[in-house]
Amino acid sequence: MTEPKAASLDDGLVVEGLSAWYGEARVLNDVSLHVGAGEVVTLVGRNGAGKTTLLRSVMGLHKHQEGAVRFDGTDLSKQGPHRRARAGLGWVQDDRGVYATLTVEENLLLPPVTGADAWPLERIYDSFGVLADRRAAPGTTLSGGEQQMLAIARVLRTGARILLLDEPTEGLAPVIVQRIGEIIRTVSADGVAVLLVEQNVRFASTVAHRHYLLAQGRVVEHLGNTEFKERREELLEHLGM
Ligand SMILES: Nc1ncnc2c1ncn2[C@@H]1O[C@H](COP(=O)(O)OP(=O)(O)OP(=O)(O)O)[C@@H](O)[C@H]1O
Repeated sequence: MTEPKAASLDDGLVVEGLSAWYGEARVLNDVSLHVGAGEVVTLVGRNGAGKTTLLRSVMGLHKHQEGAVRFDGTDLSKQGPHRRARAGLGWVQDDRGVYATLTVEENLLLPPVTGADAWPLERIYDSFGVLADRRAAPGTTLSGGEQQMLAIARVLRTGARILLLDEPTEGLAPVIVQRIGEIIRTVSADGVAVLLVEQNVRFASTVAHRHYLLAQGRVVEHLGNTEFKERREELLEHLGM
């Protein structure tokens, strides 16, 4: 995987002291992290560790939160999801959010283009051959892998500068997982950042530059990919995965 060029701390996504609650229950506790332009960074942890809540909080979808979220130097902490999307954050939710009654192309064209680096449809279809073949097919007829491709492609078409991916490989066949890995590497080589929630530790180590381990709503380890790979067995055991 290509190493992104060294970035200043104001480049990309900066999260500082983020906490989040469901009612009285605090599920994120003082989380800080950084994802530079073109970097692929994972959030790894057991079920219930707070990974999805962290992505939702970064996107502004989780209301009950405090702390700071900045992107390319712009403070988004008080902004809602639409403003955050316009600032370059691209949310790919875990249920993929594909509209069943719309065709592939209608799904792709639905969200507004917000960034200068938006992928035109031709580029989407060049990179995602399966979507080109199925452009007129309704969302209901897509396989899980095709839905995941569509969800990622739709966010790239908006011109997002960081993809927030929630378990993109879950339940998918190895050949599709491999394709998603290739897409992540292409996107990253293009300078787009990726923050990836991933339970598949093996896959995570093939695409990511760095990893944050989350346990009970806290960052308990921050590892480069070399150390992550060296400690994979120990981490799998520790994570109960
Ligand atoms: N809607 C909700 N209401 C109350 N508590 C919730 C809600 N959603 C999540 N939680 C709790 O918040 C904590 C963090 O959940 P979250 O889904 O962020 O974890 P996760 O690491 O993404 O796990 P998973 O992989 O199982 O989704 C868990 O203890 C979970 O039970």
